Amino acid sequence: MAILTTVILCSNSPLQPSSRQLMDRHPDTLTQLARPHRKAVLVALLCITIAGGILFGVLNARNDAWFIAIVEWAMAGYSIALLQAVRNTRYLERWILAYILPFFSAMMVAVATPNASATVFGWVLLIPLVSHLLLGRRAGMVLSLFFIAVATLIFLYRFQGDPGAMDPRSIANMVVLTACITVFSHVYEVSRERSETQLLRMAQTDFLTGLPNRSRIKVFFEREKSRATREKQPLSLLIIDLDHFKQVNDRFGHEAGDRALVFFADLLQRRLRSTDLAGRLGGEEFGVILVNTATTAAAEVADDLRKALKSTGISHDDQTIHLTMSAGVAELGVDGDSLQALLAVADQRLYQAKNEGRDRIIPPPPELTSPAILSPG
Ligand SMILES: Nc1nc2c(ncn2[C@@H]2O[C@H](COP(=O)(O)OP(=O)(O)OP(=O)(O)O)[C@@H](O)[C@H]2O)c(=O)[nH]1
Repeated sequence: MAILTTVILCSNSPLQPSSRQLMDRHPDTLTQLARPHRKAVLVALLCITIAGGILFGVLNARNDAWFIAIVEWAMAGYSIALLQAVRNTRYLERWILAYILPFFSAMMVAVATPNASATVFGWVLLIPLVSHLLLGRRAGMVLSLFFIAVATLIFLYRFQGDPGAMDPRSIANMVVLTACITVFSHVYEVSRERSETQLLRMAQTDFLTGLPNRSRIKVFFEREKSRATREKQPLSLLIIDLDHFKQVNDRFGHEAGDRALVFFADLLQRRLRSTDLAGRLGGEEFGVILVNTATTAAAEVADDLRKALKSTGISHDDQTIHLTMSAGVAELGVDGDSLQALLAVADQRLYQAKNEGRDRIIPPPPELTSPAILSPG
């Protein structure tokens, strides 16, 4: 049972794919999205277990099946306590296991009881459904297969000499029914998870440019900040703003402005490393997180982007749009420890770049880091 619990808890723990994959399918975020729905299912199951435990306990007590009656009343009492615990918990997954493992174990005790009727095995059909709804597709499948295997062994042991119960048609009915419910529960969970992943991706992506938006930048920053702190590596942030963008809209039209924004987004994606992240903060303002990069190198990356943008014209109808950009640079630990602090400092430097004539990059002042003020050229 301990090994099974470990498998279930591990299947909920974060995976280790590349940073871009992490943005697409952040496991913690998916678990959080599933939480309200899992909590509702758990509360419903607890209420059913309380009512069912009391009722079946009374029925079994009337038939002198005191052992099963006591197990059922105990499950009802335990479920009342769990119902209180899950109301405001931050550890829903633990309470789900605290319910599901004793609940399924009690079910195994019930089917193994010598004088219990064969119809009690019908309850085993609940296992794949409840496991998938409460634990998701992977852990749900592991738990389902384990308890279905145990129930099968109990059935074979109890009814090995009973020709009625061992009739191939009865066995085939049970096997097909159990397989159907297991497969349907699994397919339902897989498609639910896919829809949530897609919704999550849409909610974290800028509609026009396809770049990550602020919310995805924040998730990426928190993850990379933990990594940078752990591995003692630098991390820098750029805020880039296109210069005089209003004039682009005014002169060439809003559609051309949109095309220019998409062009710049493509330029960012082409020129940055796959481990870095470029996102759109809003309007004509972009944020870039450069991993394992200190200020001086970050200012050089920004200046390469500045030169690349300046040297490329964007064709629109018969005309060419020329763009320049200004940027402010900030470094984790040097300018602040939170995304909010780094954005504020980088924004001040961007403002300085605009005031000093635009088309330039402003890194932190030399007393904070090595000198690297990069101006037009
Ligand atoms: N086409 C287009 N324009 C946008 C979009 N978002 C913001 N803008 C425009 O970007 C312009 C930003 O103008 P300002 O904030 O005055 O800045 P600016 O003209 O770039 O001047 P500086 O930043 O001071 O160099 C506004 O005209 C906005 O309408 C968008 O999604 N598409």
